[in-house]
Amino acid sequence: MRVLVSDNLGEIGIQMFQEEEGIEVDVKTGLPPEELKSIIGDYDGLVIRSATKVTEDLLEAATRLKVVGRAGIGLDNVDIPAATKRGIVVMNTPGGNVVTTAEHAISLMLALTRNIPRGTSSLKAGQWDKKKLQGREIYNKVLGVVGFGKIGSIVADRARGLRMRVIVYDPYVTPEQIEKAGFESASLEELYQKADYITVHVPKMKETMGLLNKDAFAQMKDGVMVINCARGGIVNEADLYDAITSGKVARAALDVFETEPPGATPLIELEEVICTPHLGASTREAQTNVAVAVADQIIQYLKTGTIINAVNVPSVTGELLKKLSPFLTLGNRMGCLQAQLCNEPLKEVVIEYTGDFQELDMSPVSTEILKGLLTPMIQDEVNSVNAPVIAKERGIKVTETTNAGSEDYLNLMTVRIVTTETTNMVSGAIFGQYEPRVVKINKFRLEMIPEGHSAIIHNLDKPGAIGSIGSTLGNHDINIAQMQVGQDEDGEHNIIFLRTDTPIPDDVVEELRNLPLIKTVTPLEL
Ligand SMILES: NC(=O)c1ccc[n+]([C@@H]2O[C@H](COP(=O)([O-])OP(=O)(O)OC[C@H]3O[C@@H](n4cnc5c(N)ncnc54)[C@H](O)[C@@H]3O)[C@@H](O)[C@H]2O)c1
Ligand SMILES: O=C(O)CC[C@@H](O)C(=O)O
Repeated sequence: MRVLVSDNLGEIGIQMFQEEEGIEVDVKTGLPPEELKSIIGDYDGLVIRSATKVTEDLLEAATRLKVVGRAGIGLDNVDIPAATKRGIVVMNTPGGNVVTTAEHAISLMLALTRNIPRGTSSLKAGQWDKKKLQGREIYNKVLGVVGFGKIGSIVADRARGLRMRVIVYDPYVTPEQIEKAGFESASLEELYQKADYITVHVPKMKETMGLLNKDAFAQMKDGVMVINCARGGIVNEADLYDAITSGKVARAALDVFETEPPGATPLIELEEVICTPHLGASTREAQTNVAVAVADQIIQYLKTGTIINAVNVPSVTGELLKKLSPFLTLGNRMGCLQAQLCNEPLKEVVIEYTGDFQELDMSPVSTEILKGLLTPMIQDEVNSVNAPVIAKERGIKVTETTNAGSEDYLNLMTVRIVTTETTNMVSGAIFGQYEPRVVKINKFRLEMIPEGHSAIIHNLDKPGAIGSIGSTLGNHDINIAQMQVGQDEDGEHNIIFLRTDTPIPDDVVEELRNLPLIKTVTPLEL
């Protein structure tokens, strides 16, 4: 087995590969994409950090590749669907660098407050700018932490030690959990209004890109300081530039950028901005942790097939995987559907298998359901190994029952979720041998293929409703691939499920919502 290390990896990880019988390792860092493409076909394993871009083009040439291991967390440099399509396992090493990154956020906050970078450069330039560089205390100041996951919760804890008042916003963590950890839970608006410092620790995804933008800055306190140690783009750079030059935001500290490396941008040139070249995870300790973890995971996978911390495959034996495969797909889609239908903190998940399931261990399917449910909140982090652990850590109660005999289906899976606001139920079944279908959403029966760009619409059961939806989509050149109508028992309301060839843009969703007979429109990506 041959492993290529294409980015800088802690020496200990390289030694682990070298010492492993049956594994050969090559270290070739900083290769241009074409050169990497010309040699990738010789390797079974690839170890990366953030520099190597594992694109579809590269993967096409990776004919022997079985596993990509990221020494770190973020996988935004890996085309995961393309790897999955080729049966390549993608793994990361969550946890190894979280303390280090939290410490970097705290360091940046202190450096920003006490003008340390400016003090250093002015002194080195022969100046003694004591008055100009006066700072302030962080004692008793309010730190707003956006994202209370692994890093955000450590930042909050360290800031408490510095005697700051910490307020937290995380829509996927219940206020009780935040309060139990000893912090004040806040809405995003409250956090903007109260915080003297705002630090973001959310994953990079559609919902968090540009989270701190013009509108957000307008709601903040005058003189707020902003820290981004998460991912470039979560703080909109153009809007941040305007907010600093207008005096709204006093200063900002950035470790990550919309484009990396960013070059000399007007934002970076502002004296109110301090920055580091994506150094959040760069300590000896973190690099040792992630190097050991990635080497161990890749060796185990290549030598025994054991899968740890994979983000694109469940951890089951080959034989069981074959039997469960259609249910795994259905479970993942049902979880993903539930997460998009109820976008609130989860309290409970009840999974019921009814029918021909008695002989099977359905726990991998339950894990896939949880993975589908948690992925919209946590992204790269959730995998088939850690989804139940994450659910437990978040105080989500999960129960699984198996019952014989279903009236209407040979096999029926039902997922009921309880959030802080509501209860929602989705049932699904496998048609034929492999075809996943969602057959019930709460009281509405349907037969929906849970895949691709879709929408669920609730409407009044009156003439013209369906026509108005069709014309609106048609006017915007959006083709309907599948449409299903389910009626409730009193016959007054319908649920319409739509699958479209292209995503329905936000403005068209809004137009649909404004149609006279339409009650709600929920766009979905399944
Ligand atoms: N600078 C670096 O070198 C470095 C190193 C490691 C991680 N990171 C980045 O740090 C970030 C946090 O990592 P982590 O390990 O703590 O992740 P995590 O998954 O443990 O936590 C993310 C948290 O964000 C919350 N969240 C999701 N959407 C949200 C939203 N719209 N508003 C508020 N909260 C939301 C989730 O509920 C979760 O609790 C990620 O972007 C990661 O890529 C950067
Ligand atoms: O590898 C690095 O230095 C950055 C890692 C960090 O951004 C991560 O996502 O783990």
